[in-house]
Amino acid sequence: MGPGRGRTRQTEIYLRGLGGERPAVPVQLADLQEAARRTLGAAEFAYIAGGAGAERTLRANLAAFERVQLVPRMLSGTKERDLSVELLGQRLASPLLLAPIGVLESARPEADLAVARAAAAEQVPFVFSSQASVPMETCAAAMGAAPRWFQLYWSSDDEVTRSLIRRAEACGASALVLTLDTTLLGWRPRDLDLGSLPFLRGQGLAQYLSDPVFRSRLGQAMPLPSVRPPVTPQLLSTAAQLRAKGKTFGLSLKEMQRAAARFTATYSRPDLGWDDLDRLRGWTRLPIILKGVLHPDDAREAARRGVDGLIVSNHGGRQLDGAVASLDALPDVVAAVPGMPVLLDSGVRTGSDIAKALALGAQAVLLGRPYVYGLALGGEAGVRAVIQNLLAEFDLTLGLLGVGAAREVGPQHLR
Ligand SMILES: Cc1cc2nc3c(=O)[nH]c(=O)nc-3n(C[C@H](O)[C@H](O)[C@H](O)COP(=O)(O)O)c2cc1C
Ligand SMILES: O=C(O)C(=O)c1ccccc1
Repeated sequence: MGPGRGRTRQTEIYLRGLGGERPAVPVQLADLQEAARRTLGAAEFAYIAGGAGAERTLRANLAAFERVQLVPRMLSGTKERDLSVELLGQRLASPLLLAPIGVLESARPEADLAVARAAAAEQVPFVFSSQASVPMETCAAAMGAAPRWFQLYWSSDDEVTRSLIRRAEACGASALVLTLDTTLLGWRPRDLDLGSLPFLRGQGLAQYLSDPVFRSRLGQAMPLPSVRPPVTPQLLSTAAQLRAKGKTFGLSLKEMQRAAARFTATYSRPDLGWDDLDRLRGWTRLPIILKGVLHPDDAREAARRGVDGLIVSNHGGRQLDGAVASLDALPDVVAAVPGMPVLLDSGVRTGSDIAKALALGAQAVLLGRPYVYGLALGGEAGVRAVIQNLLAEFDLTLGLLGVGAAREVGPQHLR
């Protein structure tokens, strides 16, 4: 892809600035996060920004990127950069995807729908979360032919799991991401101290509330908020207003807590094992990607089981506190599964971070919290601005490294 074609260049952003135009969202990461903090309620910000335990892994993810050092090459004679990469037989416009993020209504009522539109406009694949606030069908319909994947939490009810997979296929998802690190929800002190877990208040349930199998098998026992599909942004903002008044879809606190306990017992299966993967293989022809792999032996087992790809991730430091930083875990995982696509998330914040992950063997990266801050600040336009800034910086990084294409970044660019 040549300069300026379908993507924002760093020069364009500078030129806007020289014309006196301020960026739609802060370019500096700390300012982006701080602006989002001021916009959001305390509980919402805590949930999005927070990590597990003492947040050691949350910090380690960032520290790992601080330590890796790039070594640029001079006089490479390259002029144009090709950001595209090949992944699972598909061509991605750049080695960037939007990570699955649950409960996006905690950032803004349009939630997943605004992110879907931004992702489509910027040609960045969006991984729909199982814990989304807008049903996948609504997001898919807003994306045209733009690429989307589906992230699965394996429900304790296999029929619910299979129904979600069928819907993802029907929605045009081109891969299934099975998240392995959240079969139990992490210990989240910020949420605990605020007495607030957004999803326990009935948020982030749109995939389930819109699922016929979930409703018929588990709906009665739950008791479910009385939301009928399609869950529209309007409906969500009504729900937000209700919650602000201390009512949750007309349910009392006790009823809501019972529903929440039931939900946590349902959304995932803590006893998921390797043999379950063989069954999953039989349920879908979509490529299966495991998210949350950090140990090379798990990577090797995944390869033996016919898995198509891995995402090296610690869930953005939200699950096992003390877990190894994703970037530190990456090289051993890559070495363990030659030829298998390995992606990375957790701590990607800048264009040069993308280059570091590629240099250490990742095929692509997923962006987490920064796009949620963009969503909080500016809805669809805010998400687009975050993506544009990141990709413009990545493009510039390639130029300064002296490479003409994203796929050429390798260990030769590391100290
Ligand atoms: C608020 C929030 C909600 C998340 N929800 C999900 C989810 O529903 N499914 C999932 O697989 N990962 C989820 N994640 C993890 C992200 O997919 C990703 O691994 C993580 O955000 C990457 O770290 P980063 O935020 O430091 O970039 C969530 C992360 C955040 C911050
Ligand atoms: O908060 C999270 O990180 C997450 O993945 C999740 C898990 C279950 C319900 C909602 C979000």
